Amino acid sequence: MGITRIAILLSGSGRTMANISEQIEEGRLNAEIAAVVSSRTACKGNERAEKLGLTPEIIRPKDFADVEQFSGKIADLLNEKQIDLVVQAGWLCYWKIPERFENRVMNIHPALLPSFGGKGMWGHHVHEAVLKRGCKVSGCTVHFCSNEYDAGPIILQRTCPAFAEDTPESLAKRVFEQERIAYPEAIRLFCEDRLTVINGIVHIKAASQQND
Ligand SMILES: Nc1nc2c(c(=O)[nH]1)N[C@@H](CN(C=O)c1ccc(C(=O)N[C@@H](CCC(=O)O)C(=O)O)cc1)CN2
Ligand SMILES: NCC(=O)N[C@@H]1O[C@H](COP(=O)([O-])[O-])[C@@H](O)[C@H]1O
Repeated sequence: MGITRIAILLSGSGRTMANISEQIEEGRLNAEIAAVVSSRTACKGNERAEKLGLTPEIIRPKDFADVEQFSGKIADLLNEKQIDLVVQAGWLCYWKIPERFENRVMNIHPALLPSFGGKGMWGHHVHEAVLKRGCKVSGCTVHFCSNEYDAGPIILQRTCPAFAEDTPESLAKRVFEQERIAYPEAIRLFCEDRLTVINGIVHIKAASQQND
């Protein structure tokens, strides 16, 4: 496989994008960030993108009549930029994923799906819910996106402890350490063509089986 052309979708502070960009710069991912889409006119993620020499395309749901038109605008950009993989990096908007991008859109969720996912479950809301339930373990999930929030095929998960004494902030910090490892690993598997989805289950080829 050649260099994978990635589109980053973001709505927040852009740490996830920065982590992926670092991995590319260090030669650990055979990929390039070919487009950045932001759902906010002003956010730290936009500033981070500019610093990396990338110009974010602002695409906001409220500028479109409905979710179809909003999603269509994103799809047009992905086609125009010849994107191979879409990486949702703290992207907080629902969009309809075009058929061509089935199993080509990844998301990272800051909990162990299928628990603590769905509408309203993002950022600190997730960690608050995990602590309220008294979970002793949390972590992150990288999954392919379907057209149902947080319900697509799971690629990989990493765990960390959760403590009764945690605040949402202290837990978020521990989970994010795992996100920093998990997301590049999932993207690497995609770039190496080692992910296959059969009946909604992701199968990971061993490195030695790559050309089977
Ligand atoms: N087609 C898909 N779109 C999106 C998916 C997906 O799986 N399929 N995942 C979400 C990401 N997500 C968590 O991983 C998530 C993000 C945001 C929300 C949410 O409730 N958002 C609020 C708006 C928040 C804001 O703009 O400040 C809302 O919709 O009311 C839930 C889950 C991204 N898209
Ligand atoms: N449901 C999606 C969600 O909650 N995503 C979470 O938002 C943070 C993004 O940080 P960033 O904006 O600094 O990259 C990450 O913790 C990510 O898991």
